[in-house]
Amino acid sequence: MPDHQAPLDLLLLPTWLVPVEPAGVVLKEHALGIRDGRIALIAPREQALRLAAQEIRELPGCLLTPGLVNAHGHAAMSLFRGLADDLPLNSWLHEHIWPAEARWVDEAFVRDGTELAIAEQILGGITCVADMYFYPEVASQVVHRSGIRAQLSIPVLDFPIPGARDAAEALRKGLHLFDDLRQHPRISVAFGPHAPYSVSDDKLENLRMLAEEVDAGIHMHVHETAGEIQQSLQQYGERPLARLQRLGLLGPRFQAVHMTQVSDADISLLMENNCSVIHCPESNLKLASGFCPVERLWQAGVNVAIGTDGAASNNNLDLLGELHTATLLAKAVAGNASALDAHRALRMATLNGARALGLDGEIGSLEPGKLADLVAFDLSGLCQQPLYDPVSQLIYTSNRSCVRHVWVGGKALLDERQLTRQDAQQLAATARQWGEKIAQRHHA
Ligand SMILES: CSC[C@H]1O[C@@H](n2cnc3c(O)ncnc32)[C@H](O)[C@@H]1O
Ligand SMILES: [Zn+2]
Repeated sequence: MPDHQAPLDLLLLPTWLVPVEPAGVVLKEHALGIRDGRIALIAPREQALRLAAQEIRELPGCLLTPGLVNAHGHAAMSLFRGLADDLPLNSWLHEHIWPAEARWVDEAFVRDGTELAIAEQILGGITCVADMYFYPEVASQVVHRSGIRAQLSIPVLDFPIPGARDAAEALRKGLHLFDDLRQHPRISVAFGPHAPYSVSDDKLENLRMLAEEVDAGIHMHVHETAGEIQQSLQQYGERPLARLQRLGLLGPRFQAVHMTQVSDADISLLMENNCSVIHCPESNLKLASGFCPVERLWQAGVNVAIGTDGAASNNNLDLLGELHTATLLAKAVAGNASALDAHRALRMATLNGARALGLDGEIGSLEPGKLADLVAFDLSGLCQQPLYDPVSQLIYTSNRSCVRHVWVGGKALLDERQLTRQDAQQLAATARQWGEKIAQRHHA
């Protein structure tokens, strides 16, 4: 039993606090208390100051929100940032990225690339990532050390991949990882079939059975381009989402990444099966893949989360920037300036992301009892004045340089803009070394 009379470990005193749930609420001059890694209370400042606390932190001019959830990425691809720009998905993937992965991706690549990506994401206020890449066992060690929260997907494709000779080996190794991490407080393991066009029916059926058995999420690129739909219609006589439904993959643990091609029947399937959609606007724009109709999905009741995708198609892991793009794009796509307002955008990057990963009981909003995954944004800068609504200011005016503090489970990962567990200079130097090595071969 937690001792409710024990002093708080930490009392945070921001100017504004946005709990996300209830929706649209902005609390001014409120405090948030943390005990044993969880939110112990949210109360008016003066009232909270009467309580004993081991540490009190004034956060003047700061907005405190739940930590951001990057619901789709390929962390280690940070080392391929800028390697193949200005290309459509097909040639980007087949002619550049897959050959580069076959040449360069090994355990060291995944370790260094994942570490770099995690540092970038903590600097941007991200406290939880859904990562889908090769050698997830190596990524899990980096995540463990870094203090961030993560869902790691077991990669499955029809052909050999770095770290597994075939899908059977990938699944076998993945299930070991699942067992090893079953009790981990911050890491969960999901299945990551790459895409409908790269994984055959028998493998999807096998994977569905395993996911059901261990109650794991399924994270997959789906309906990324119009070409994907055409190919599926030719090959299977049905749209990819309908095929996944026939194979039994759709359900509340299904995370459909991209969804730029959406028919009314697709929306019904997503709704009936309570699936989540992960919107990746900047990757979709850069690869000219298409536009996810966020407002239509939202109004239909589909849970929409947001992700950056990898740094080779974005080219940053800046979720605040992603939200800015997402709001503007949603308005243009819907032809409606009220589409995806700032408060809903923040919800998309917090509670909806948590729900997609099956974590909404633990993170995604500031509520007593939930884990203390938090971010403090400094909104006191000249470019953010005057300030009428801190959430409007965060989404429409700010960028990631305003991230000042980040906590995961009550532990500080960013303190006064400094990483507490990683050496930024060392990470940059290692990334530069990889870049030099890769560039030499790439341009030879
Ligand atoms: C097994 S998942 C990793 C696999 O996915 C590739 N990838 C990265 N971004 C995308 C994207 O937007 N669409 C399709 N595939 C993508 C990555 O390079 C890895 O090969
Ligand atoms: Zn992706």
